[in-house]
Amino acid sequence: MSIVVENITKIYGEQKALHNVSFRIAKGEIVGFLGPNGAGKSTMMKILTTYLKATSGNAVVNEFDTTTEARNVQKSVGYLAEHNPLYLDMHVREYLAFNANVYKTPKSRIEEVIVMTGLLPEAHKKISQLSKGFRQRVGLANALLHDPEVLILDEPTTGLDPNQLTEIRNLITSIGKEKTIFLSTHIMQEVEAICDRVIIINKGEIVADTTLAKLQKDQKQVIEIEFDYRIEDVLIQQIPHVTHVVNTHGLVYEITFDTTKDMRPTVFDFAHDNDLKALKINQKNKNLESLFRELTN
Ligand SMILES: Nc1ncnc2c1ncn2[C@@H]1O[C@H](COP(=O)(O)OP(=O)(O)OP(=O)(O)O)[C@@H](O)[C@H]1O
Repeated sequence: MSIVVENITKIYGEQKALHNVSFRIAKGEIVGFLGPNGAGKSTMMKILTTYLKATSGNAVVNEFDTTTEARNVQKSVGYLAEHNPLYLDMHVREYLAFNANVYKTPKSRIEEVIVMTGLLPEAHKKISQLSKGFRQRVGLANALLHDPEVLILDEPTTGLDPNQLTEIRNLITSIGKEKTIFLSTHIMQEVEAICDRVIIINKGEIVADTTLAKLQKDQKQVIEIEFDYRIEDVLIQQIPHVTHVVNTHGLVYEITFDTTKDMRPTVFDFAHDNDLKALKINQKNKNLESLFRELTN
């Protein structure tokens, strides 16, 4: 097991941030830690990285206890903190060299992580000159410097534009082929795009722990489609297997089907037969969304 958390409780003064939290993450898994603001995600991650001590309970990372073997835990974990604090006045290589020195990492590793995270074209610049997406890459490169077994990423894509978001998600997915990744987010699509499994936390307690494959298998299918002009819901309801139609905004409709067979071709045929054009089509995992709403509302 890469991470074992048993009955962790964390109390800040009067504020209970975590209550009897337990979960296990196997080597090589990419697990999303999903929860609304203030649910306790960062607190849990800080305990796993030894930045914080739990009030009670045990947390073990890469077989090392976070309280009694903190140094070994730190060697096993690469951490990208929320808001990715960086020294903006440093150049990229200078910053990585500074941290490599702290970790006693060989200098050759700096170029390796630069290439691995796609930083090469920007590596000669000052960090302050980089876009947010490239700053995240610097944060990830830094987390990878000492070649840790486990990566803990606290909201790694917050504040990125859609292109940067896709790039960083792809990067995390490719890193995840070799490492265990535990990443927090409050964005469901993030979990769907990157993770094998999701752990949902609300008000300091774990409320769900399930694989994406299981959610997908159980699910009713939802297709979001934008047409080029408005159409009556009743017409859409004539498509086979439709159980529910909502005009969410403008010309965008969310159509729910009671089948897992991919209904996108049928929806395209429907558009064609009704002289409509499909401007955008998107298959959504309704189950994660409804599970999240149900459990965290
Ligand atoms: N140092 C602290 N002192 C007191 N309370 C704290 C401290 N840090 C966090 N909290 C409280 O603990 C709870 C959990 O906070 P935490 O930052 O772990 O949540 P989060 O899920 O990471 O939220 P977000 O998504 O907003 O980052 C919140 O109620 C927060 O206000």
